[in-house]
Amino acid sequence: SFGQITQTASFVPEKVVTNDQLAQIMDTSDEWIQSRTGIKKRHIATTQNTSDLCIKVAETLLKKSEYAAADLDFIIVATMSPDYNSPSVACLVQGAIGANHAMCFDLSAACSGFVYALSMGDKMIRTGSKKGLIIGGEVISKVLDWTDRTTAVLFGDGAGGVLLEAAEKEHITAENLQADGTRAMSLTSGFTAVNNPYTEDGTKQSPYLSMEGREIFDFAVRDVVQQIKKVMDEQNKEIDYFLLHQANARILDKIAKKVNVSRAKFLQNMDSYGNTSAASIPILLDEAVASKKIVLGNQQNVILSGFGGGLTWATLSVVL
Ligand SMILES: O=C(O)C1CCN(c2ccc(-c3cc(CO)ccc3Cl)cn2)CC1
Repeated sequence: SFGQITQTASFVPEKVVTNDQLAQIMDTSDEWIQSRTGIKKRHIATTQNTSDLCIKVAETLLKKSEYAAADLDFIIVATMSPDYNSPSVACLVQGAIGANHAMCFDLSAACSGFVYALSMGDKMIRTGSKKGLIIGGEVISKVLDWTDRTTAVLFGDGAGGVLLEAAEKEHITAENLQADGTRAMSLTSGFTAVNNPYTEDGTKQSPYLSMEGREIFDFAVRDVVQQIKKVMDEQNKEIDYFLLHQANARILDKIAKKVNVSRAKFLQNMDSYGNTSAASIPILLDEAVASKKIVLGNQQNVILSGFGGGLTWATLSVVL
């Protein structure tokens, strides 16, 4: 069997923070943020942690399907902002919905996480599993340095996911998952220092998100374009929509130009959510399904592409 996406869902915390509201607590402006990133507002958690957002997504996926939680074989959560290192967010979701037959783990690949996790879920089904949840969820707001206007304005909180089920035909028809650890320090978050009665003075890195914006921007436009082109050449079929990580609208402009595809095919919603890291692609997919741009089961060809910390970048060609 092969993995097929049969349901989508998403959930964002209720509180909306506009660019103007950010301008009241730090030295920035709506004009700067919108012109440089395309972001107008973002949802920020006030009480809910990453597992709470992911549980909402899991509950909606089950409600939309005809399955009970006990029918699920696996739950994979892609996140760079888990509630705990252990237990995994996936286990917290499993316990909350009662999916007692599901194996569970979190996957850490930053903004490529959902694409990596979808590929791993497909492997689970190709080797005998029947159905599972693939969720991208983040409360990035808790790892941000809110005194750093160059990063605090870019991100938002949210979760999205899919139900992946066994199908006769192949739906993930091409993939390319890459990483480059030599550029790992360009985008870091959540450092925990060695500390015990025997430690000597070591490097004290910030636990907050830190990003070399220019380097990541250039990486996205160069390496990601190369990967998308490679997958497109392998597929050699008309792509209906490109669902890329929602980091920055200017980057989508540049990538669309470089792969020589109409910008209209590059779906976009960072205007309303900011950069939700591993959640950005599944939220975008769920909105495309809700607006009927995408109809599951209609054989539409999409490219999913995530890129970010690690550095990681991953592209799948999917028939929906
Ligand atoms: O125009 C400017 O001065 C700045 C220039 C720098 N910008 C950036 C740079 C990188 C990212 C980014 C972040 C992640 C992390 O999820 C992943 C992928 C990307 Cl491409 C987002 N924005 C903002 C506007």
